[in-house]
Amino acid sequence: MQPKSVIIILLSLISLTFIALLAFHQGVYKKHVVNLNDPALIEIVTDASQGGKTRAEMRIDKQGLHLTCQIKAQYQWPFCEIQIKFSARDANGRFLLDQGIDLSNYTQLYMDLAFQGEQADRVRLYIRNFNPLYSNLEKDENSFKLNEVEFSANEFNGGMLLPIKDFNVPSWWLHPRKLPIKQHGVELTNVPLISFASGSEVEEGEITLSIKQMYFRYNLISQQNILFFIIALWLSAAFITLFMMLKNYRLRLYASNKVQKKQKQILKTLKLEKSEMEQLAHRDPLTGLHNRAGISKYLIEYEDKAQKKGAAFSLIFIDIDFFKTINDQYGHNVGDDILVAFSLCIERNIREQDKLARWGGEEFILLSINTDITEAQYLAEKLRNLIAKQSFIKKIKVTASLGVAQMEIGETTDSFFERADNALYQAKSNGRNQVCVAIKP
Ligand SMILES: Nc1nc2c(ncn2[C@@H]2O[C@H](COP(=O)(O)OP(=O)(O)OP(=O)(O)O)[C@@H](O)[C@H]2O)c(=O)[nH]1
Repeated sequence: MQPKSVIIILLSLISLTFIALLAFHQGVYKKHVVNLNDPALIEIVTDASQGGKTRAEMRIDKQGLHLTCQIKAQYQWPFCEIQIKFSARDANGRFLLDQGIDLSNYTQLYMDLAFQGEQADRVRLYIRNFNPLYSNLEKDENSFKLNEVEFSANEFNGGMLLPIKDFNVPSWWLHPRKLPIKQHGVELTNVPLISFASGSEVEEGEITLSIKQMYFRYNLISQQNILFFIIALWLSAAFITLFMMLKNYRLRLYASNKVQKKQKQILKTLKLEKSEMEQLAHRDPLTGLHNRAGISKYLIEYEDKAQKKGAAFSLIFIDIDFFKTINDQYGHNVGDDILVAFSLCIERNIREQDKLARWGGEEFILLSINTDITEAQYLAEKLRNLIAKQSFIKKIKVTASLGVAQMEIGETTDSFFERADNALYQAKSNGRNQVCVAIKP
């Protein structure tokens, strides 16, 4: 992995963790804001509907919704109430009170309230819920479940959260309905309206309730999930980093193996080339025999054996007779072919330790270890005979002259070669197609 990518990944991880920690501390909320600005959604209800004399009016301004009530003790339980509708409306704009909104996920209610009046600031808040199990709007237009809470309004001055679990369903609502126990709890699955009402012990006089702001909210991501996210994030990062490192390592290993393999191949090719070069340098290209450089190692080896161990070491100079005539008569190519056939003829008739080399032109030398002068003379004669009997290409017959010498103890190579060469010269001078033995030094 590149250092630049590592820095980018680390910065992203740190940023994500920072955001997650902020969310952990502040929370990530979904809100449902209650619309307090639309008079069409708001309705006032007082005990006048029950024969009382309480009057109320509302006002909407930038500060919010204000309900002012003139409470009159005419009715046994005087009250005034402001309803805020949530439900859908039909084509004529009438509220469909059986089609409210689902607030069951919301856990808190934020309210910013103010209360004015010469009496206790008690207020009741009802969240009404429609459920066909207990609601029948045709029989009773108030057959909603009442989720109720009563509190001091000024406690919420400046804004405060109220947990939804603080609501309860009053027993006077539950009692006549005889609902099964599991339906006794607070229910916000289908809320068509909420309402603020004067407190249960309201007295005669003027009271004003101002609702400045109001919303329901719940935490979209729990703190537990955020912690899980942070741990999972760093664990995944560690896992991915380990995986990438391993992959990188394997790639590098693969690359180095490949380089090593290639190097081995190059080395092998070089070795092959070297041996080919050596071959070229030590072999005569026409006959494939050792050349002067190629035979030198055997010469050193055999000299050593002769001088230090007393082994018999003989040398035979072989020269084709009148080779110029063949070239002149048949052409250089035929001459070449005869040189090849001539060298093959000798090679096939000597022992492994006898080393044949092309000394130059139509001249050859044969190094023969463990061979004294008598044996060498015999060998030379045998070869001369074979050559003379053999027909080469185009039935051409050639003869050869041979000079033989055995290395003496303490003799130099130059002297040894000179003696053999002189013997060859002697053979040529004597009429060719013969073997001459060198004179002892
Ligand atoms: N075809 C061919 N001819 C070669 C090669 N090397 C040397 N020759 C020829 O061999 C001939 C040697 O001639 P000379 O040195 O006069 O010897 P010669 O004709 O064999 O006579 P003597 O050795 O005296 O019997 C020359 O014509 C060279 O050109 C070769 O590789 N191929």
